[in-house]
Amino acid sequence: MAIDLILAGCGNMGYAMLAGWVKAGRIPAARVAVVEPNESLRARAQMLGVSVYADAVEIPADCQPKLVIFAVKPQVMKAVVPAYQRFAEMGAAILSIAAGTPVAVFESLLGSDAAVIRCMPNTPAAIGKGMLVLFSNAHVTEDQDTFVRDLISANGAVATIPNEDLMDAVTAVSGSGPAYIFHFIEALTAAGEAAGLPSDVAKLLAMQTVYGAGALAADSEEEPGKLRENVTSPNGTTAAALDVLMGGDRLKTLLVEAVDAAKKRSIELRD
Ligand SMILES: NC(=O)C1=CN([C@@H]2O[C@H](COP(=O)(O)OP(=O)(O)OC[C@H]3O[C@@H](n4cnc5c(N)ncnc54)[C@H](OP(=O)(O)O)[C@@H]3O)[C@@H](O)[C@H]2O)C=CC1
Ligand SMILES: O=C(O)[C@@H]1CCC=N1
Repeated sequence: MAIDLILAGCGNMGYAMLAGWVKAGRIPAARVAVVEPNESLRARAQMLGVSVYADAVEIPADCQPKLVIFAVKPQVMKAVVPAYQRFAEMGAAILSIAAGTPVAVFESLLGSDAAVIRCMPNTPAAIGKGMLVLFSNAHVTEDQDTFVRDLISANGAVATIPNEDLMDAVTAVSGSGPAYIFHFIEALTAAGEAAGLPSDVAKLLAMQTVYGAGALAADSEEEPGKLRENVTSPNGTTAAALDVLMGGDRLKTLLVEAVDAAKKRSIELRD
């Protein structure tokens, strides 16, 4: 069967997205080729029913994909991309999920008229709860845009940014963001233990509270600030805790610093 999509790199993020598409039936597995040098990751991808290759040179000569997706680390991107030039010349759209690497890098490696899309996903994409943010160059056609959106909407919510420079901030908020929340769960678990709870109970309470609060915030028409007030009885327990977190804008200041550090690192990864 013909191949519509080549995925170069099937590690944490590439696999999370691929599993989402195949499980949601957005693309038949038989129409996907994965290139991944790591043998065990190749075997994991193969379990989904896709064709797998250890190197781009092994891709059959008659392959005419609609889309080539790069899900390799930004540090190796420039070395990986040239092997896929023939697909860009055939008119395949190019999509990169890498932090940092600008559209201009793909244009310089593949041709200035290449149709290039940047997409910043996050790992909840594996269960259809991801955030995926797109930026495309002017060569991406409506059909290519529709194909990509149909595919990645299986991974979660899709948004578009009008200016590529915003991608560093996007990466710092939603791309890296799940790690902040996982750390929050770890920290709340540790705080529960310090308050006397058995560790399995502390972990369950922390996890379910983050899950429930996130779902309520997403579901509710109320602003997060109003939802916070709804929990906070005057002079009650929540107010006592929020005095610690919000006093001197403590948590907010910390997050501004953390997001700024991630954004700066994303800008460094442009080179
Ligand atoms: N993890 C995340 O939450 C997110 C990641 N991203 C972006 O996704 C990209 C991938 O990140 P992540 O999945 O975490 O990284 P991983 O290291 O888990 O996955 C990348 C995979 O690409 C493989 N690879 C290396 N060279 C080639 C090649 N020439 N052809 C095909 N595959 C190759 C690597 O193999 P080997 O290890 O053997 O080199 C590795 O298995 C990065 O650019 C990152 O910025 C974006 C948003 C979120
Ligand atoms: O940590 C990173 O660089 C990648 C990009 C966003 C999430 N993970």
